Amino acid sequence: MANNSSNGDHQTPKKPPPPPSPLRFSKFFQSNMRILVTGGAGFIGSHLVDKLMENEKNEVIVADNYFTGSKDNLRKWIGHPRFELIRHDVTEPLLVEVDQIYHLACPASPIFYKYNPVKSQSNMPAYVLQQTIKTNVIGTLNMLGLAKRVGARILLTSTSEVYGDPLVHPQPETYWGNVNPIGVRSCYDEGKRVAETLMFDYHRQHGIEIRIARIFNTYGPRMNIDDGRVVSNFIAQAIRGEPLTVQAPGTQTRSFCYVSDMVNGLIRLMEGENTGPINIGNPGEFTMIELAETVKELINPHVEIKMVENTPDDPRQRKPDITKAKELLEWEPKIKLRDGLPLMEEDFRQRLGVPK
Ligand SMILES: NC(=O)c1ccc[n+]([C@@H]2O[C@H](COP(=O)([O-])OP(=O)(O)OC[C@H]3O[C@@H](n4cnc5c(N)ncnc54)[C@H](O)[C@@H]3O)[C@@H](O)[C@H]2O)c1
Ligand SMILES: O=c1ccn([C@@H]2O[C@H](COP(=O)(O)OP(=O)(O)O[C@H]3OC[C@@H](O)[C@H](O)[C@H]3O)[C@@H](O)[C@H]2O)c(=O)[nH]1
Repeated sequence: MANNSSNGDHQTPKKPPPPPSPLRFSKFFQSNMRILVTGGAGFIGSHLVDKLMENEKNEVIVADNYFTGSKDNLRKWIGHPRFELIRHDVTEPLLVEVDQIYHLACPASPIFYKYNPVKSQSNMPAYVLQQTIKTNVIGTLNMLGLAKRVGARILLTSTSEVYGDPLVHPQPETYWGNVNPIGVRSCYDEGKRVAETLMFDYHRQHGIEIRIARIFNTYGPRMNIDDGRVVSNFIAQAIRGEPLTVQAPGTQTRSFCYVSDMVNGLIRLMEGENTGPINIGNPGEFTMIELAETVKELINPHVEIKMVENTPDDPRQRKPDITKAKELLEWEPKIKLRDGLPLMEEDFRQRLGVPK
């Protein structure tokens, strides 16, 4: 319930949650759980849809503007009677009747989220006029408005980037972060921080049932091949026989979670009684040089590792403290990096047309 929050007294809501939609009690009501997944055509979203669709009691609606996602990721569900796909930008209001909302819509790769931080003045087609801050702020407001209107529970996929360039290591949820508010990454990390604020304000003021996941770097099949994120870059480079581009100094660390573990964690959080924020990630921590060496060893021992220039404000270290996820969700990741990379390699080889 909304008042069973995990983060202290200040989160106690003023009001009970709004009543569920009257449609649920209409003669047409079916016992199914109707679930909206925003950003469901993307990498994590499409794996989440696969898992939700396994349960025959679930009806899934995906709303996506296809900025970084693709219908191809959902092709096996298109035409299924329990599945609907809507081309929709979450910066516009959405009127649907649902019981749960997984709100993922937001470009996640730094090259995409820095592409159009506010609003492009160019005459590019609408789908590339990406608006990272608007997606995070107005998009989250719209989805909270929807949750309020229909009495749905809403889960936000926040990010480890809310910790910025962290001075506490590993990062527990109680750490408030070290974020540059005026840097090139701010549209994303400050955007997500505001989205978290909105979630808690709606929870306190309107009694909305909220869940916040702070996701740490996640990898797996279906990542965009030219996504720019480190794991997809290294795997594509190794398969193409190109040098692996380690951005200097290469000693910066990340902790990588395989996507099926992530999806299980998100569903646990949605179904459980804790608002979060809860870190969901794999605590196995690697420097970028170690990651490049592992990819080289597993995928192509002949490729070179090349040091290239980094981008501003790159966090120097990141590793989740997942004590809360273990205790409150009884969740922890199962797939080690060395086991997950080959699963991703298979998918990338198929899409690149380069057999082993
Ligand atoms: N993958 C990670 O490592 C990671 C880490 C932390 C947080 N997250 C969060 O998880 C979520 C999913 O990330 P992902 O890796 O699957 O990214 P992704 O880019 O593959 O997916 C994002 C999806 O959202 C859609 N989208 C973007 N803006 C939209 C808008 N305004 N309206 C409707 N749809 C829109 C895109 O088209 C895409 O399908 C994001 O919210 C991201 O911030 C991801
Ligand atoms: O080719 C590359 C790409 C990236 N890198 C390095 O790899 C590290 C990770 O970079 P990524 O772009 O994959 O991802 P980041 O950790 O910077 O950001 C990610 O964090 C969590 C999520 O919210 C997002 O998915 C994304 O913003 C950085 O230190 C970067 O400098 C390389 O060494 N080589």
